[in-house]
Amino acid sequence: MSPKTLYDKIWDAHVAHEADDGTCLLYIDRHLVHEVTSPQAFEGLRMAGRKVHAPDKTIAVPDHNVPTTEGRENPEQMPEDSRIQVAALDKNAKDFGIHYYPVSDIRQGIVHIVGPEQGWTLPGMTVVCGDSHTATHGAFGALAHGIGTSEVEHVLATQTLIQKKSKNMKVEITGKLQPGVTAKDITLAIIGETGTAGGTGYVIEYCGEAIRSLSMEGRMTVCNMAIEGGARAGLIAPDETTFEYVKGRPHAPKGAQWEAALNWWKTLYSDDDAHWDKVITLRGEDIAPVVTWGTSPEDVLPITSTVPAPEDFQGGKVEAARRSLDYMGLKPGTPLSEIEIDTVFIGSCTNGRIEDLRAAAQILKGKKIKDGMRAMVVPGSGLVRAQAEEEGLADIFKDAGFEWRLAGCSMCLAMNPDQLAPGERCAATSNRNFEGRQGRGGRTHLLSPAMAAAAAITGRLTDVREIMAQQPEAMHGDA
Ligand SMILES: CC(C)[C@H](C(=O)O)[C@@H](O)C(=O)O
Ligand code: SF4
Repeated sequence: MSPKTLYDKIWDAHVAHEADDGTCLLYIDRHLVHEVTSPQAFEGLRMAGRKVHAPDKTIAVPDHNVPTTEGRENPEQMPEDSRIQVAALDKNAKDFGIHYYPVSDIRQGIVHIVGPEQGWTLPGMTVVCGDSHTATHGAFGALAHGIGTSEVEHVLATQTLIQKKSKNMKVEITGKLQPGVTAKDITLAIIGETGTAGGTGYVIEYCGEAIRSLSMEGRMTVCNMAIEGGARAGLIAPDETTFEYVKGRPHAPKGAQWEAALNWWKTLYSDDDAHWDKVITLRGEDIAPVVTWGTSPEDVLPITSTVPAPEDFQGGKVEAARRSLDYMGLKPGTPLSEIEIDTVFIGSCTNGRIEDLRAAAQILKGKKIKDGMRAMVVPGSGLVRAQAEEEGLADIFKDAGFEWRLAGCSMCLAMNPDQLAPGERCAATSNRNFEGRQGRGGRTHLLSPAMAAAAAITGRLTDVREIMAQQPEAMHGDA
C-alpha cells in the first residue's frame, strides 16, 4: 500500500463515489448548523418535501446573532433580522428533529466550541458546517471545513457532500515555545509567514514538538485559523491528549465501541514517507508574542516591533499597507507597544475556551483594568462559563473590571449588539481584523488571551512578558 497522509486516510475512508474528473461524493459524519447560514437550506427541504437524512448526526445551536447579556431569552432584545434567524432555527430544529441547544440551555455556545465539548467531534470524522471556522474541529484529526448554504441543504438532504480533493501541506513547528507564547501566537506567526493565500488549495497538517505539546484547546486555536491562511482545512493527528479529552464526553463512544474507535484512531497519522505538496517549518523558539497592526491576519509582527511603512512591502501589498495604516489610524515607526486601545474582547471560537480564560485570568489576577477601558469576557459556551465561575476565574475578571457575559460570537463580528463604534480600537482574541469586522469604523488588533489581558491593564498593546516579569510564578505556567 502506498504511504498516505492523515488527510488521504480520512478522505479515502469517506469517499462514497468518485467521478472520472476526480470529483467525489463524501460521506459526512457530523453536520453542525447555526442560525445565519441555515434558514434557506431548511426552506429548500420544506419546499421539496424532504426530511433531514440523518437528524442524529445534525447538531444546531444559535451563536452569531444572540445577545450576550442577561435576559436574552426575551426576543425583544434582538433586532428584527436576528430575531427572525434565531426563531427560524428554533422552529427548524423542532420540525426536523435535529439535536438542538437553544439559548436557554447551559450547553449553548459558539458552534465550534459546543461540538467538541459535547463529544460530537471525533477523530477520523468528516465534519462540516455553514461556517468557515469549522476548521477548528481539525484539532481532533477530523476533516472539517466550512460549506455554503446550498451545500448545507445538500448535506441536510443526503448526508453527503460533493468535493474535490485538496493538496497536502505540512506545517511543522519544532522545539519548545518561549514563556508568554501561546497557540494563538503560533497560528498568527504561521499566517505571517505564509500569507493569507499560502494555504490556498491545500489541507494543512500541523505537526512537530510545539504542536504536540499543546492541549486540545491550544490545538483548536491553531486549526481555527487554518482558513485565515487560505487552507481548506487544518488537521492535527490524534494522540493521547486527544483521546483523554474525548473520553467520557456525552456523545463520545463508550465501552466496546470506545475500544473499537480507539483502535482506528491510533492509525490516524501521516505515514513516514507520505508525499507533501508543500512544507513549511518554523522553530517554536523563534515565535514571539505577536499582534496584528493592519486589516489582514497576515499583518502580524512581534509586539517588540514598530508599525511598518508601506515602502517596507512589495507589489500590491504597498497600496494595501497604506490603506490598512490609514484605516487603522497608525503611523509608521510607532512602537506597537505604544498603541493605545479603548476596548478589550476576550472570546470567540479562536480563544473562548476554558484554557484561554485561565491564561487571561492568570495575568489579571489582583490587577485592575485601565480607567475608562471597556473590557469584556465572552465565554465560548455556557459550560465554559460555568467552569470558569467554579474555578474563580469569573471573579478575577469581574474584580479587574471586565464585563462577564453569556456565550456567543459577540464582538468577534458585528452581527449582534456587541460592536465597536467608529474609531474605537480593540485588542481582540478573535480571528479576523478586516475593515468593519467588529463594527463600522472599528479597529481590531488580533492577539492571544494573555496579551489581551496585559493590554487591558496598561491601556495599550503590551508585551505580556512585562506583566509576567512582575509575577514570577507566571513565567513557568503553560499559558
Ligand atoms: C456568519 C458566518 C457565515 C461567518 C463564517 O463563515 O465564518 C462567521 O462565522 C465569521 O466568522 O465571519
Ligand atoms: S466566534 Fe467569530 S469566527 Fe467564530 S464562528 Fe463566531 S463569528 Fe465566526
